[in-house]
Amino acid sequence: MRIDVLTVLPGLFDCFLKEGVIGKAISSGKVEVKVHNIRDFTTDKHRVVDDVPYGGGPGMVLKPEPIFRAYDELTKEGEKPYVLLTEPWGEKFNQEMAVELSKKPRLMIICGRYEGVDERVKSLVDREVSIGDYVLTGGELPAMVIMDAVLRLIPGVLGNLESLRADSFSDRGLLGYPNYTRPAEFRGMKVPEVLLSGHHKKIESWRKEQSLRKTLERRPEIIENLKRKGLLTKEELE
Ligand SMILES: Nc1cc(-c2ccc3ccn(Cc4ccc(CN5CCCCC5)cc4)c3c2)n[nH]1
Repeated sequence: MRIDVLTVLPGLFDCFLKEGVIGKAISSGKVEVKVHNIRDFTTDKHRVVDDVPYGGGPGMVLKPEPIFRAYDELTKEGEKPYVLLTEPWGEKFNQEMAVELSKKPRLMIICGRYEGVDERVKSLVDREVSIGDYVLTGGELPAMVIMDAVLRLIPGVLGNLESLRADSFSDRGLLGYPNYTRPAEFRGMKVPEVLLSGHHKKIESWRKEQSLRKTLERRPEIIENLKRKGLLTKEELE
C-alpha cells in the first residue's frame, strides 16, 4: 500500500513514521508513506497556504490552489488514490472502516489546519473522516490514527504476531480480553487460574467470554450491531 499525506506541518509525522511497527513496515518496504508539505506546492514568494474566510469569521482557511497542485502532481502517474479528508464532523472512523481502507492499493490523506480547507478541496475527496466528537487543532493526529489502524492490518506488518492474533475480536469491534504476564501474583492480585493451565481450548473460550462480556457491559450497541449482521456465532450468543 502507498499513502500520500498532504499537510502544512510535515514534522508532526517524523516520529510516527520512524518508530514501532509502523516504522518497521516502512523501512522494510512493506508499505510506502510519503508526507508532502503543502507549502512546497505554492508558487508565490511567500509560499502562502492560507487566507481569510470569505464572509468573515475567525481564523484562516487553507487555500485550494496548493492542495490541487499537490494532488495533480502526485496523481500524474500510477493508480488514483482513495482520498480522505480528516474533519471534526466527518464519518466516524472505526475498525470496519480501517479494514475497508486497508484493502485500497493507494490512499491520500489531506490534513486540514487553521479553520479547515476551502470547500472546493472536497471535490477531490472520497471520504471525510472524523476520529471522534471533539475538535483538535488540525487533521494530522487524525491522519496518524487512521494510518496506524489501517497499516497494522496490512499482511506482514504485524509480523508473526499476525497469525496468532485473535483479531476476529477487534476486527468485529469487540473489546479486548484481559492481558496478564509474570508474576503470577502481584500485590495480592492473582492471574486467573485458567491462564496458567496451559489448556489452550479453555483459555481461548475464557478470552472470548471475557471479550463478549466486557463488550456487552460497556458497548452493548456493538453486540446488537454484530447480531444484526449475523457476525456472532451461536455459541457466542449463548
Ligand atoms: N476528529 C477530529 C478531526 C479534527 C480536525 C480535523 C481537521 C482539522 C482542520 C482544522 N481543524 C481545527 C478546527 C476545526 C473546526 C473548527 C471550527 N470552525 C467553526 C467555523 C467554521 C470553520 C470551522 C476550528 C478548528 C481540524 C480538526 N478534530 N477532531
